[in-house]
Amino acid sequence: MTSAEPAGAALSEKLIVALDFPTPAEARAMVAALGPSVCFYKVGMELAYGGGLSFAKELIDNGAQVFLDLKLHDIPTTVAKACANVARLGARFLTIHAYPQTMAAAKQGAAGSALRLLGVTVMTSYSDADLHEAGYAFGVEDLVMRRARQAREIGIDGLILSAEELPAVRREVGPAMILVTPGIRPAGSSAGDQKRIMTPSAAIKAGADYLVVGRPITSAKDPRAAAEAILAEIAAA
Ligand SMILES: O=C(O)c1cc(=O)[nH]c(=O)n1[C@@H]1O[C@H](COP(=O)(O)O)[C@@H](O)[C@H]1O
Repeated sequence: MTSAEPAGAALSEKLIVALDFPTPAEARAMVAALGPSVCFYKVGMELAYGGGLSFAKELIDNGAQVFLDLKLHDIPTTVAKACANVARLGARFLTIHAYPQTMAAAKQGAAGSALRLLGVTVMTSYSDADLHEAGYAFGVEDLVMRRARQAREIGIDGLILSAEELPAVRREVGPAMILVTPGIRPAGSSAGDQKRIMTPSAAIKAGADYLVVGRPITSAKDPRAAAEAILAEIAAA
């Protein structure tokens, strides 16, 4: 592990809002609408491919925490050099796919920087049947556990997984790894394309260090109220 996160993130930092927008202008408007209660943002592929890397730098310069969700996966040289370049931006987290070659290369590329690497185990939109269809011999639980073990052995900082796998993975990897869960749905909200979902409160109780939430906040009539309700749920849990 390059270094541990402080034990237990500050409560407000446990909520990472996914800025899944096509342009920085729309993402900037959402940040303004959310106000000061949200301090951690995820810039993913949609925004990154529309000018989001400069926008991520703008967020960082304004004092926000930024998670760059680029889900890197390529030959080792390319992954290592991409990670070294991303590390210079000053983001806190970067996702890579949790394949052993990719994780080892990413670790080498990010070495000596403050960037924390998160290995994506099995996407929260996947079920056992989806993995089978994609040619995997493992079901979700077995593949998540296998990748979690490999990430720990390689020394990756943390993992992206669904809240359903949290207790077993935490037992396997120990307390130091950063466990981040998307697929978060407040009670009554629609799952959309997510298949492995959990409420904010249940995910925190299951041991999540950070929750990634997009549409339940960004598509809400009042995004600030939606974010504050999730923060209250986190605090109560
Ligand atoms: O790496 C991620 O952040 C990620 C991994 C995963 O397994 N599932 C997943 O939903 N995500 C991301 O988390 C966010 C979830 O968004 P909502 O479903 O709108 O809450 C999206 O930005 C996804 O790209």
